Amino acid sequence: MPIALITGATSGFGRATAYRFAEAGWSLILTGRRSERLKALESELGTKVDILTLTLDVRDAEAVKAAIDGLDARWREITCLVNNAGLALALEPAQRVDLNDWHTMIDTNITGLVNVTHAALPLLIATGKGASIVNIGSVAGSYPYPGSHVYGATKAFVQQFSYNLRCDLKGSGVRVTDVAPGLAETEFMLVRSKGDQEASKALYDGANPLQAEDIAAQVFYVATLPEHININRLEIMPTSQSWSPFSIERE
Ligand SMILES: NC(=O)C1=CN([C@@H]2O[C@H](COP(=O)(O)OP(=O)(O)OC[C@H]3O[C@@H](n4cnc5c(N)ncnc54)[C@H](OP(=O)(O)O)[C@@H]3O)[C@@H](O)[C@H]2O)C=CC1
Ligand SMILES: O=CCS(=O)(=O)O
Repeated sequence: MPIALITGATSGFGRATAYRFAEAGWSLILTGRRSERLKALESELGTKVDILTLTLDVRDAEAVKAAIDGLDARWREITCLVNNAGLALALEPAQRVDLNDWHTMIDTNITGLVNVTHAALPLLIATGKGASIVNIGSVAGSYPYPGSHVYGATKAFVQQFSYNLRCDLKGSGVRVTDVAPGLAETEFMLVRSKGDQEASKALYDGANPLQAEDIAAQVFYVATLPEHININRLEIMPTSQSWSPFSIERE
């Protein structure tokens, strides 16, 4: 069975993606920082498919490299890397944000994604045709909105890094896709608001947002297309979400 390596599998898109791939019988390497959640996933899915869990902070380049380099032969033929671990922090305008929040987003969404990609690339290239990297970007990487500041900028990086990887991987058979969701109901807003359940509820209430399973289905679709097809970018919004007019400050 093919193997998928999914970062941030303990919640939201990553968790739903683990379920989607397991449904199709894939073997799974699941990572996240919360080991108790990884253990729970292992017992939920381990009866159906082979699971390897790695408790890992993607920001720690050495730990990421050691974990991936240390995979034994059974787990090295990775067919799909889903670079999903990430977060937004802060809802305030740029001028009021704690600098640590900006650093955490950059360290996770950019450095973390780059750490995992760098460590896994040799394995994906060895797998060759049919292999894929699915990077979870965001509509925030393409469209500005107040309070998006560094978060949106990290996701713009994800988009451009995905495109640039495609250039270098030409001829390797490894595909790269930037999957860019819009409003989706996960723990995302709970993390962004630093645990404010009310803020999280208020964002999703009545909006009919995307669900984690909607994105998992798209990730699975992208990764299981015939090997000659590469979707460069897939942008997905709930029907309820669209754009606002330009904002003009008048004298
Ligand atoms: N929900 C949304 O509206 C959208 C989300 N996205 C993106 O989707 C991705 C998944 O988010 P979503 O499922 O919504 O949010 P969740 O908060 O539900 O899940 C985030 C996942 O990322 C993991 N994670 C965060 N930081 C780290 C870290 N330093 N090292 C390892 N794992 C980490 C978390 O695991 P743990 O805490 O156990 O480490 C968790 O499993 C993110 O990249 C996010 O930016 C994109 C567009 C829309
Ligand atoms: O990445 C998350 C989607 S949004 O909240 O920025 O629209």
